[in-house]
Amino acid sequence: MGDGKTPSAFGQVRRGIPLAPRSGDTASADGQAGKAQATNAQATKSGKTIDKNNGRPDQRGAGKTLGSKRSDGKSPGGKSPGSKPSGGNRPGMRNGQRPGTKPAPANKPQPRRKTAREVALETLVRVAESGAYSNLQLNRALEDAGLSRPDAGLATELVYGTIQHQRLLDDRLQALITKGFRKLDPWVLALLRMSAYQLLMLDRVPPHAAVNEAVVIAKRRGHSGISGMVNGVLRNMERNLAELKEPVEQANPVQRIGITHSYPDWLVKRWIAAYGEETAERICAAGNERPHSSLRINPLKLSRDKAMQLLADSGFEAQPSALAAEGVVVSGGGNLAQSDGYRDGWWTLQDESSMLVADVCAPESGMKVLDCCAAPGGKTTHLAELMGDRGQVVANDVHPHKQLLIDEHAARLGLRTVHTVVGDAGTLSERFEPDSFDLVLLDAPCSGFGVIRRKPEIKWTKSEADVAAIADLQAKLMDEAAKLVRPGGVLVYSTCTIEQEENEQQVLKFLSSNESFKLDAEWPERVLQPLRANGIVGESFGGMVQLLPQHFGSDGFFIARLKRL
Ligand SMILES: C[S@@+](CC[C@H](N)C(=O)[O-])C[C@H]1O[C@@H](n2cnc3c(N)ncnc32)[C@H](O)[C@@H]1O
Repeated sequence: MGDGKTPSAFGQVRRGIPLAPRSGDTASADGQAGKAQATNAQATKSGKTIDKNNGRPDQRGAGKTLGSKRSDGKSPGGKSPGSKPSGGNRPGMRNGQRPGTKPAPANKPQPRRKTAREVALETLVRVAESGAYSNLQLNRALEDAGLSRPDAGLATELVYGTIQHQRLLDDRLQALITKGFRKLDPWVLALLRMSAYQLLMLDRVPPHAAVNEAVVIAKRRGHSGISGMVNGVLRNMERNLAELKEPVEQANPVQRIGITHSYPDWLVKRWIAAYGEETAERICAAGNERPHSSLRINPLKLSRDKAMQLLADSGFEAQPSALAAEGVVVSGGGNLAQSDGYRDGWWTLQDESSMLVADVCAPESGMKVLDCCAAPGGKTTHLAELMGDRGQVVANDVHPHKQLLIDEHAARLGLRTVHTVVGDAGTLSERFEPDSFDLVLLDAPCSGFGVIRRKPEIKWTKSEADVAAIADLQAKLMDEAAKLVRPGGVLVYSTCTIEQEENEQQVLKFLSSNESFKLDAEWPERVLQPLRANGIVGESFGGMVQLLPQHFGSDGFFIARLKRL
């Protein structure tokens, strides 16, 4: 299979765990050291470690206690830096009692705590069945399950990795399941995908742990036929790992890229047409990377240097953003959303590309600014900060329930010039005086393909028709937003997608029917400098930029600045 030259998605050890703290990287091989021992005892006793296809016992598992050897070389129950003790009770607490809870009556059996893999599986099934966003669904599931930090890290890794690599995993599974793959129950399919992800792509999970845990889950959830099938397929995969990990062999570039990096053909085809084969493949690979954590400093409260010092003192690793002047890239240390600095309004969690939008707007103190699609308020608050909280920033969004998010955000940052309003941006000119704003930002609703690293499921839920429909809406909103820009004022249009129909083509179409606007290439030097240095804009810069996820490791974003003549 393959000539060795074709880029392969295999063998990439995922370095970290999105959402969960970095200390979660020390997750035990199976994520549940104590439970895995029980699991193994159960599995070997019931004979389920027998490879049904060959009819021979699994020698690797025999006589060993699964999960007794951790991928980090520590013994189970060993404490990783920054993690809470995984075992042992505090004084006065019963076995299994969680801090802050009443001891259970001695005779009442405690409900079994879910394992990391069970939490991941339930999340995957919910995302597939309800179309819910994986990040929201996972956060909820993690809160409910009360997993340890390492186990929360493993569950997070499994959810994101399985959705990100779904097409490749299906391709490999279908080589082993010749009939009925598409008719599998959603939970069985999700379990097989999640286990295949561990076998094929997670070097730190021993294959026998991945297989045995899957069989235990299948037994708990289904009848013996299902657990037998899961056992058979996964042991077959385990035996043929070397061959199954070989690069995808496909003459057709759309399918080769699509299967290797797990994207639908229609999307790969569009990106090849827009960017060429090589760049399209880089986009696809970058979309499967773990996103950076970054925050935007509130310059009204502290300097970036001071913030980095405070972050370092609290155990975070903080680096200045290469892209955004107020940005800091952060790793380690814990949950930034629960940091004192966040609560006290010193910083806001925001992607670096997203920070560029307000920088391109370059608002001045005292200006009258309109943010047409403002929730949850990331760019609104950035604009107010850049204006020194002097002037007026009107933050409009169509969803009433999101108004509070913007208000809370502004209050947390100590901003008094943000005024929130609710309404359709398609009716702006009915609600505001035409020609009345110095600056109008339209951060438009979009297909979101620039943020695929954070919401991988959109690869599978969005369609080409969705792109066309959202492009139509954007065109209407842009026409409406333009009516409110005063002569000599500025209109900034941005999206977090990389679809040209929603970006460059959208702007060119707008300009062709709005002669009073022209592209404005006079961007602040601090924005242009890193873009130039990295070859993203050149001598002929015309006032629009398309950031791709591989450029700075930040979200894919499009920004255009237009001036009303
Ligand atoms: C890309 S998000 C905006 C993100 C925001 N600018 C920020 O930085 O936090 C697009 C927003 O547009 C809003 N939206 C969608 N359709 C809209 C419409 N017709 N009028 C106004 N807002 C709309 C959505 O509620 C969503 O919050």
